[in-house]
Amino acid sequence: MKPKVFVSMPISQEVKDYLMQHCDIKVWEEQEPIKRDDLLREIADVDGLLTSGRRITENLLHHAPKLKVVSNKSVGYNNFDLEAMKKHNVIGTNTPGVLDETVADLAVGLMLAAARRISELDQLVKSGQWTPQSWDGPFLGVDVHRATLGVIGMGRIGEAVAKRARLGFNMEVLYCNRRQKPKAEKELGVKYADLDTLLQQSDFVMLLTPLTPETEGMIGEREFQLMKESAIFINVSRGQTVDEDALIRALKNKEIYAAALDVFQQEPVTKDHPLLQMKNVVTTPHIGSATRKTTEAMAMKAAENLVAALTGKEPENRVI
Ligand SMILES: NC(=O)c1ccc[n+]([C@@H]2O[C@H](COP(=O)([O-])OP(=O)(O)OC[C@H]3O[C@@H](n4cnc5c(N)ncnc54)[C@H](O)[C@@H]3O)[C@@H](O)[C@H]2O)c1
Ligand SMILES: O=C(O)[C@H](O)CO
Repeated sequence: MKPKVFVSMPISQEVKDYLMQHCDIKVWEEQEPIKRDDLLREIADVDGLLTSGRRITENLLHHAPKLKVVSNKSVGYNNFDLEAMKKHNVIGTNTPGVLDETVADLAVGLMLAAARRISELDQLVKSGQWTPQSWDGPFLGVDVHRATLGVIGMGRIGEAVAKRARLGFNMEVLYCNRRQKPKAEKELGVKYADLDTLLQQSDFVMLLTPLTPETEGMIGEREFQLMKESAIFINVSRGQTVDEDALIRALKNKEIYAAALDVFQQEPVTKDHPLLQMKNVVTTPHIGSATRKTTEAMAMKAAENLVAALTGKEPENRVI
């Protein structure tokens, strides 16, 4: 008998066809995310779950006594309660690598948008407020080329961003990471710096670490105070890596110049959130990897990991 699998979000026919060769599948076809109660009901007798970042908690695992594998369609796996999964003997996998270039494109896009005030000025033009001689004063931004970019978390995506910054924009790139990376230094010309030096010297500070107990709230009041008053802060990691109240204060008190955020502490962020009221904050709705081609590659990778684990093979991207 084929293993039973629940897929908690819509997937393409190609990924379904691949999964159906090996598993008996049921797919949540609605665009609206599946509600927790429905998810718990659907996984009651499955062997595998393919999900896009749903929280895997002790409570959820209690509702799925046969569950052997959770395959995440994302590289970040902070949605996994690793202790609980270990206790319940559940394998967890993620989808690294296939999304690096796509996420790096967005990260650079956010940096450009904040520096050149693209969303603010787009709104201005659309609301008929374009005054003559826009290039003489009110619409001025800051240069990205030849500026200094500080990357916190020089992993796969960090390196893809650094490549763009070095080759495309002739930027100086400082990085801070859990370990120094001599190969990246040689090949990309990036320079290692401790966190405080990076914060003090960078024109753009970009956060690209995973969310872990160590990185939770790693950028807070002290870190914003170390940044230049002209600094632009970009977060493409997870909302919880930043103390949002401290970010709001830093922007209000003009301790930094602007911010560009793809991620928030609470997602979706609510309309009345203070960060959304600020002209110098550019936002996107957690769409770093969201292109058609990349989302498809992530889904296929997640499906392959799931099938491998359910058929007794070692999945390529096992994280627990
Ligand atoms: N916004 C999005 O849509 C989106 C898309 C993809 C990934 N992400 C986030 O980006 C993260 C990074 O992805 P990746 O594939 O580059 O991962 P990766 O593991 O290749 O890189 C992460 C890097 O962060 C470093 N790091 C960890 N803790 C650190 C700390 N305390 N200080 C400094 N550096 C630290 C690690 O050494 C590693 O080099 C993901 O975990 C995810 O949270 C977001
Ligand atoms: O970690 C990832 O892959 C992205 O944030 C999508 O969830």
